[in-house]
This record gives sequence, C-alpha cells and structure tokens, in this order.
Amino acid sequence: MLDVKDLTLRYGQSQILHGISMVARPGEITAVMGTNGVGKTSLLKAIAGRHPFSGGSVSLDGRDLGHLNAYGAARAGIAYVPQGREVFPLMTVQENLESGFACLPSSEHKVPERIFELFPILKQFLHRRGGDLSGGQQQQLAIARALITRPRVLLLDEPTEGIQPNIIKQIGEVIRLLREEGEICVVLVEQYFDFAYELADTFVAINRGAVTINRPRDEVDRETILSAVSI
Ligand SMILES: Nc1ncnc2c1ncn2[C@@H]1O[C@H](COP(=O)(O)OP(=O)(O)OP(=O)(O)O)[C@@H](O)[C@H]1O
Repeated sequence: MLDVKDLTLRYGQSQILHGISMVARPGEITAVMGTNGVGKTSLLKAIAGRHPFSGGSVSLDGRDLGHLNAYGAARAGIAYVPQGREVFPLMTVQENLESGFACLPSSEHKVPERIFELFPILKQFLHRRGGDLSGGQQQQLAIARALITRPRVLLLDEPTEGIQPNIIKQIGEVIRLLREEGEICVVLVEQYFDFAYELADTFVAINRGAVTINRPRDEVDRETILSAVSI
C-alpha cells in the first residue's frame, strides 16, 4: 500500500501542497481529481521523486521511502507516467521500452510478452521511432515502459489528454486489467471526469493544495465529487 502522510511541497517561496494525506491500495484505482493548478501533478512528482517535498512522508508497504530521487523511487517500485508522456522521440519503440530496464537487475532485461498482449500496437511498431507514433500510441508506449519496471505503484498523469476515444477505451481496459490482477496500486490523475469516475475505487479531490474529499466509491455520490472538482 502506498501511504502519503501530511505531504507539503514548495516551489521557492510558494507553498503548493498543504498537508496531503491519501492511500492507494493494490488492485485498486485511486483517482486524484481537481481543476487546473490545484497541485495534482506536483503530488505525483513528489511521490515519484521528481520534486523534493518539504514535509510529510511517503511510504510503500510500511517502508518509509524518505526523500528519494526519481531513480530511487523507480527502484523502490514507483512508476510515473507523466503528463505529456516523455517518450524519447528519436529512439525506437523497442529502445523506449528498454529504457525501463535501468532500474531492474540485468537478469530481468527482457520485455515481457505480456506487454505486447496489453499493447499489441507496440509489437507492430517496435522499430518505429517514438516521435513518429500518434499521441495515443505514445501514451500506450509510456504506460508500457512504466509497467516494464515491475512497479508496485503506477502513477498516471492525465493519460487521456489529447487522445481519441478508441485509444482512451483501450487504456481504460488496461487499467481495469491491472486492477483485476490485484498487484499494483494505481493512482490516476484525470480531468476527464467520466473516465475517472467509471474506473476509480477511491476518490481524492484536491483544491488549492489540500484534500477536500477522500472517500471510497460507495461512500460518495457522483454529484458531490463533480461539484468538488469544479470549483
Ligand atoms: N516548477 C514550478 N515552479 C513554480 N511553480 C510551479 C512549478 N510547477 C508547478 N507550479 C505551480 O504549482 C501549482 C500546481 O501545479 P500542478 O501542475 O501541480 O497543478 P495540476 O493540478 O496538476 O494542474 P493541471 O491540471 O493544469 O496539470 C500551479 O500554480 C503551478 O503554476
């Protein structure tokens, strides 16, 4: 279980996160929602070691992760799929996938066949450059590369942004499959309300860097979440 306690984060003098607490459990999807600029990406960056947090803690399966950098967080089992995907444009699909090996022992440097079962298009385009893929294909590549690291936690930052409906549907199916397998804690930051609403087991709403709702699906109704994330 991913356990975030009282997390605070600053950019210089501006405090952006004001004591965020949330958990994400294996086999569950935790949706983090809120309007532009409330701090969702900052929260994911702090968990993924991409930006230092100034207070609070992040622990995984009872182990305090301390203040890890991105490499340390990846090695600890935290995979981050950033907004905008960060696919390497000049590297092939295969090379992009293999870049996920960096945090694995050399005995595990093989792309599991399962990755191509989840994302068949990647097998077809294995030798195509990342930058030549469509936005939706790049998103699939970014998620696949994250899964290659064998994460315990998968952080997805707006995976549907700028993507056509049929690929959004495929990405939703992959997320559902990960839930069924029950191994990974999925944290989904998403502005596409219906996508997040249909998938999530727990809803965390953020406003101005603070949590306003933190409830399992059966304890909160759609209208309450919608109004909390429309402020
Ligand atoms: N590197 C940075 N330096 C200074 N301020 C930043 C930096 N990154 C983000 N911010 C500010 O922190 C606040 C939260 O940004 P963040 O990207 O976490 O929000 P968000 O909820 O993910 O927004 P969006 O939905 O638009 O992606 C915003 O006011 C943003 O301008």
